[in-house]
Order: sequence, then C-alpha cells, then structure tokens
Amino acid sequence: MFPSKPQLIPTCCAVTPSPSPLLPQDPDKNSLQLSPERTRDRRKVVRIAWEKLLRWSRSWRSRAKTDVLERTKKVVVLGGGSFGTAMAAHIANRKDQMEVSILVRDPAVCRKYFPDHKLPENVIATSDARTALLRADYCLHAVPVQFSTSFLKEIAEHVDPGLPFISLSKGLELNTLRMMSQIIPQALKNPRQPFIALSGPSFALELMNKLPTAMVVASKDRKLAGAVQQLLSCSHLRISTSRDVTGVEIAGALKNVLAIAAGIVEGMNLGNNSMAALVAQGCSEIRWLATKMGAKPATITGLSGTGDIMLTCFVNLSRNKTVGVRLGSGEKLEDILGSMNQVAEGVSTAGAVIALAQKYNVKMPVLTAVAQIMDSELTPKKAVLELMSLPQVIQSP
Ligand SMILES: NC(=O)c1ccc[n+]([C@@H]2O[C@H](COP(=O)([O-])OP(=O)(O)OC[C@H]3O[C@@H](n4cnc5c(N)ncnc54)[C@H](O)[C@@H]3O)[C@@H](O)[C@H]2O)c1
Ligand SMILES: O=P(O)(O)OC[C@H](O)CO
Repeated sequence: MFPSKPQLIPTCCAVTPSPSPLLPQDPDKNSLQLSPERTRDRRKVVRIAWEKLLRWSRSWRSRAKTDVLERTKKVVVLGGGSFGTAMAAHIANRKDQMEVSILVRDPAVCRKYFPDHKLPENVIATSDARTALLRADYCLHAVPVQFSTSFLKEIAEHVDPGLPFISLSKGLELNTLRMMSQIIPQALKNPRQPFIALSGPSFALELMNKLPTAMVVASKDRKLAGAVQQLLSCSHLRISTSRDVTGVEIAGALKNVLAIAAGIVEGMNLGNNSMAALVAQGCSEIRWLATKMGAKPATITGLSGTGDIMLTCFVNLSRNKTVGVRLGSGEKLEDILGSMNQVAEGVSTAGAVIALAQKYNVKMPVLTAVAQIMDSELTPKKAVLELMSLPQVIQSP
C-alpha cells in the first residue's frame, strides 16, 4: 500500500516509486506511515520483545548473589588521585559497615580532587601502609603506571600474598613494556598474587556523580572476576567479566595514546572527516598489535576497547585528549605537562608502544607519529603531512 499522506521528501529529490530494482519494491518497508492494523501488529511485536527482555532480567536479578558484599569488611585503595578517590567512594557507598582505606602520600590530598563532593564517612585516608593494608579483603591499585613498581616495592612487606589486586591503572611501563598484570606480581615478588584488571569507559567525575557507567573486570580466575563483579556492580555501574586480561589491559593502555592523536586533530581544526579517519585507523592499529599479543578481537571491539576509545577520543574531559588539543593548538609539551596536576598516561605509554610494535612486527603509523611528537622529533603539522602521504591502501575484497 502507498501511504495516504504525502511523505516528507524535498521536492528537488522526490521520486516516483517505480519497479526499478534500485528502488524499494515494497513501499511499506520504507514508509513511516503504516496502516493502523500493521502499526498495531508492529507495536505488539516490540512490546513482546521488551517484556521478554524484562522477564529475563528479573529472573537473573532474583538469582543474583550478594554474599561477596556481605563478606567484605575492608577494601584498601592505593593512590588517592581522582580515580582512586572515585572508586573508594563508590565502594564505600555499597555498604556503610565497610571500611575503605585510601593509602596516600598526603591524607589531605584526596579531598582536593572532588572539592564539591562529600566523601562517605567510611572512607579513611592514611599514609600508613601497614594500617591501610591490614586485614583488607580487596585492594584497588590506582597509582599511575610509571610510579607503580617503586610504590609497590615500598609497601610489599605489608601485602598479604592472597590479597586480590584490582588494577585501575591504564598504561605500559616505559622501559620494560610491562602491563599492570606483570608489574604487580613482579614488584611484590609474588607470581601468584591474585590479579584483576578493571577497565572501560569511565571518567572519575561521572562515577562520582553516580551517572550510569559500564566497565569490564578481567581475570584468568573466573571465580575471582565474578566476586569483583558482585563487589562493584550496582544500579548505576554495570560490570561484565572477561578472561582476556591481555586484551583489556592493552586496549586500556593504547587508547590513551590514540586520544592524544584525536586531541591534536581537534586542536589543529582538521575537521570531522579527519577525526573519524584517524580514530578508525587508530582502532585498527590497536587491534593489529593486541591480537598479535594474544588478545581476542572481540575484546578490542568491545566495551574496554572501542567503548573506551570513543569516550577518550571524543570527550574533552579526557586528560590525554586535552594534552593533544593543546599540542595541536601550538603549545609545547613541557608547558602542558608542567601545568597539569593529573596524569595523562598516554604520554609515557606512547614510547612503550613503538617498542612493542617493533617486537611484534606491526605497522602503527598513527601511534608512532604520537610517539615522535612526544619525543619532540616531529611537529603535529609535519605528522599530518607525513600520514596523508603514506601509500594509498588497497583494500582486499
Ligand atoms: N581519572 C579517571 O577518570 C580514570 C579513569 C579510569 C582509569 N584511570 C587510571 O587510573 C590511574 C590513576 O589515575 P588518576 O586519574 O587517579 O590520576 P591522578 O593524576 O588524579 O592521581 C594520581 C595519584 O597517584 C599519586 N602518585 C603519583 N606519583 C606517585 C608515587 N610516586 N607514589 C605514590 N603515589 C603517587 C598522586 O599523588 C595521585 O594521588 C591512571 O592509570 C589512569 O589512567 C583514571
Ligand atoms: O582522562 P583520561 O584521558 O586519563 O581518561 C580517563 C579514563 O581512562 C576514561 O575511561
């Protein structure tokens, strides 16, 4: 049936339906106007699908376990920067009787990150490692990657060998190319220290404001990942589990380098076409390297990969993107870093990425260009010219 009302097609491009194979054969398929009967049927199908989804969700919720939260009495957070503080507040809000200790160099420091937010009463900041770690059930590690080894070596004597470490840090150690799953057990001299990576698109401020967020916990130990999922998930934080620790960690580290590139494109006013092309190319480079390192492609295209890339590359709350924007608008790297009081992990991770790319024999033009800019070997303008002059790609069919 043709619609009875005229369609909203501009006259300059209006077409008369014809039997041409290039044009729609069934006008109803492409029309916004359906007969009342078909509208009713269509709505019924949608309603049934939605109700089915709700029933499935309710049945899962009714079986959801809460024993981990009930059992957990104390959580320690290492590093009282913005994310450590936000996660400490999140966990403390899960249960009033839980003690959440933040280990900081200066106990006054964690109040500075969110001056407009009152921290829950059960969050305690201390600079005493022994007290902070004593009888903790879980440990959240939120110290920037480059300082993690020295920090952990200093506190190692107070760490229980069975204490699960949930790493929030996203980056690669510059000289060793190690990820947090390697840094933590090696610094603590305990290869069996239980390890979980927590990653995904999550700005500390939005978590602090209890805005809906989704993240991934990755661990080789399925049971442990499930326990951490229980500990963290609530009505505004969805947590999925994964066994692909390499994929989750490498994507979380490399998206910070790509975000610097995205910032440069914005700072140079290169336009939306450039931005989309750059981020798409960056996603491919991350996938090429990550899969050679053993990551699953689905992890890279999922929440902690593409999800976090979208957040960090497209949103100006990102510290890494901000570094790029300022570089692209002509500021010097040392001036930018000197004026920041928070970490942009992509700056040091960029150097490590290139060594990894060489080790795994992967070409990464965009991420290599960022590393060259970080080393002041290349200007953003020259980088754009060089990237645009790379050989034209022949796509395989
Ligand atoms: N902020 C976010 O939105 C966010 C979200 C997800 C993941 N992360 C990751 O979390 C990690 C921490 O980031 P952040 O945002 O909390 O950083 P931040 O810059 O806000 O704070 C860093 C903290 O580390 C401490 N620190 C610095 N050097 C130290 C040292 N040598 N020894 C001990 N402590 C030291 C600082 O005092 C500060 O408390 C990073 O790897 C980051 O990529 C951050
Ligand atoms: O502010 P950034 O660039 O460190 O990004 C923060 C988080 O990693 C976003 O998921």
